[in-house]
Amino acid sequence: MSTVAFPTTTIEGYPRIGAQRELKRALESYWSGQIDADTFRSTTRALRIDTYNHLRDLGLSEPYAIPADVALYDHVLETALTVGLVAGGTDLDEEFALARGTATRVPLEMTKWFDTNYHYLVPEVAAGQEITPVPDRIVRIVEEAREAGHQVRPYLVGPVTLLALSKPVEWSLLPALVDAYAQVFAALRQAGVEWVQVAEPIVVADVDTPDADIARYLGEAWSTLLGADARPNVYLTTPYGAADAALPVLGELKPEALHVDLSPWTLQATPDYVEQVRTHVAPETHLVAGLIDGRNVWAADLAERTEILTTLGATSVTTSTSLQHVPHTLKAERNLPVDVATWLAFADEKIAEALALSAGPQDAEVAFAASARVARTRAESPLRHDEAVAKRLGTLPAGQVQRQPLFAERQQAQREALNLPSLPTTTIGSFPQTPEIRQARAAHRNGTLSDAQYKEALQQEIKQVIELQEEIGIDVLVHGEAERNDMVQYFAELLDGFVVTENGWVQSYGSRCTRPPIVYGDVSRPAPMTVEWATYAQSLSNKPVKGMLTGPVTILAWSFKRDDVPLSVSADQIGAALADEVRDLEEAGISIIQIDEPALRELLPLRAKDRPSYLDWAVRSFRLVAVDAKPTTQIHTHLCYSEFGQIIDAVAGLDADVTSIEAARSRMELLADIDETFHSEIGPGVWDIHSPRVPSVEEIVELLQAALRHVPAEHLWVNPDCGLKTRKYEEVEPSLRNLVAARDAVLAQR
Ligand code: MET
Ligand SMILES: [Zn+2]
Repeated sequence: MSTVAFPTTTIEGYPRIGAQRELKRALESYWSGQIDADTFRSTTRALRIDTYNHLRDLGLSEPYAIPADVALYDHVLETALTVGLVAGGTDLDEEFALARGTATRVPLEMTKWFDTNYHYLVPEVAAGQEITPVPDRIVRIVEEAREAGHQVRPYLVGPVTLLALSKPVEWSLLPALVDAYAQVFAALRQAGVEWVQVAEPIVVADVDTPDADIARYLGEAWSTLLGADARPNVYLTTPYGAADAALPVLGELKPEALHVDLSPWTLQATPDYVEQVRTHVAPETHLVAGLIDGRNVWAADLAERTEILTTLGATSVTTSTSLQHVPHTLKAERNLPVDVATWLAFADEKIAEALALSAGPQDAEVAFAASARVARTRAESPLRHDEAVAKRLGTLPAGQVQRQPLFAERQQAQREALNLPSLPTTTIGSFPQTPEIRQARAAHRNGTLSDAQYKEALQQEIKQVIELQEEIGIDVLVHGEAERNDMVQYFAELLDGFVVTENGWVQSYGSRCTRPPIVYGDVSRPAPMTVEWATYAQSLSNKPVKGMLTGPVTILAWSFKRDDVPLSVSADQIGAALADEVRDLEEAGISIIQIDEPALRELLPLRAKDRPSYLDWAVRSFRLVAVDAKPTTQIHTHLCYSEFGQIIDAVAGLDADVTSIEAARSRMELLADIDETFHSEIGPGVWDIHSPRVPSVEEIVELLQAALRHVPAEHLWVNPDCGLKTRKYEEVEPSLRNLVAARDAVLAQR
């Protein structure tokens, strides 16, 4: 092992997508054949080197201060390929085939990374499988950095976390996997690497494997790995929460350096965590204090953070998590309201905060003074409070709310009012966002397209989408959501209490990015948000057109949240605002309203003890939206992006009339969790829209037959997994035709 000290200031990871979304563009150009593999490789190499240079210029200049968390698509897939848990070698196309599928292959499943809005690819494993590491994947990253003058710290997801996140969870693979990590470590050492960063965030979450077993696997894996001579120093990290039960184990293992997440968020959930860390981390282990919040955008209170640093006696400062969850820099924002802007810190500003914290109040006097000023002005600002909102919320009943009449009676009323065929077909809301729509939006934004012209362009689009659905024979239509840049941002722009950024892109998965809005104060709805588009679409058809809303939990989950009130307060406020929209849609003659909650699972606390109270307020905020809806108004909800088995009772508790839910990638697995308590009608997705593959009629028929083994035909809907906005019409048209044909085939067999 080496003697190079751990840097005094570092970060856990930096946004990989590029300040100008260079990675997104490179990936999409490569996938569409506009650039070849060599150009793709040189472009992405240049992005990595530019990022290292940028980070050094920001002040991360010590050796190993810069983490090389540089996966092209996903860091879990990257580690799985490197250690050989997933076979793929160094082949670019194989990597992308695993991530996205091909005409003949289904991609790996994708799901949420801890309680963030980032999605990782789930390694598919099998007992007794081969595990052949490919150390070259990581060694070449280190070497290319070195050639450019940087000693970067390579990054891997740890073996226990990797297996716990794989499918199925196959602990018998652990010894072979640990051996593979040992080989990768040896290769890094051979390449002259002094520090490697290995993340074991599984210790902050309660998973199916009991805590005691996780602790045992950690002990086994890491005593072997740390026992080897030929390895770099190990920096073991525990982002996304408090390690709780695993902390004593990690402490005893004595890695050379240990990271703990000390974000305000984590310390709120586990107030004695600082004390736990003091007790369990051995003096031989270099403690690295994750004091700068890696996943929210509020500027740190440096004085308050310094107290924790001093209490711990730690000498290295880092972020609580990778900065991949926040935008690059505030410098790219010109339109944020000035007050709110001063309260914020994005990735680059957080690096400055970490450096100031390391330097201390004497050496970083100016930064500490500025931080104190921000803390005071924000605390005193009237912008955060809205008396009218407080009053309205005060009139709502406490506890759970219940729509009347109950489902059975509503179902009857809706059957009579809507008169839909058996196994009704529908889509989830969005249709392809074509280059024309994007151009129109851009032109409208920069003023070259007038409001009237923009409206005209959108109406044109809606008309085409309605005509296409009529022609294909879909039963419940959608307007296509052409007016929405994003299902959360669109609402955030129209609600008070939010600000939106111009350039605050954050990677969601692969090349997909979102621009999360920021909730900074009390939320209310100054005017209707969706009524105009829904009524226009409905005027074009005799079939029902669904009104489309994003639910309160999802709006909150995909935004940066307030840290000055409980999440439940913002959720109630958004729920009340959306209830006004439901009333306006009903008044405009819309009979079906969908309230999307794809993120219900995402905010689920990582610790089981915190879950019931979360689910209570989350379900309440959804119910607030629909509580006064007419019995004949059919309320749909939609969930996707993860497995809902664990929270299926809460999904049932939403009390929607129809629930559409992602199911195609996992081949209808979730239906096993559905029992009589799940009373709503249900549309398990039969087309995986994350992949460009067109599903065949036979394949959809098979999925529908599988669904019918769990769901009575009178309750089953036929729909894709999610909206179609990322797909192309070439894929959408044949897929929807196949979907309708499959439904017809299933009906004909009955
Ligand atoms: N209505 C939305 C859409 O169709 C739902 C998306 S869920 C991520 O795009
Ligand atoms: Zn969805």
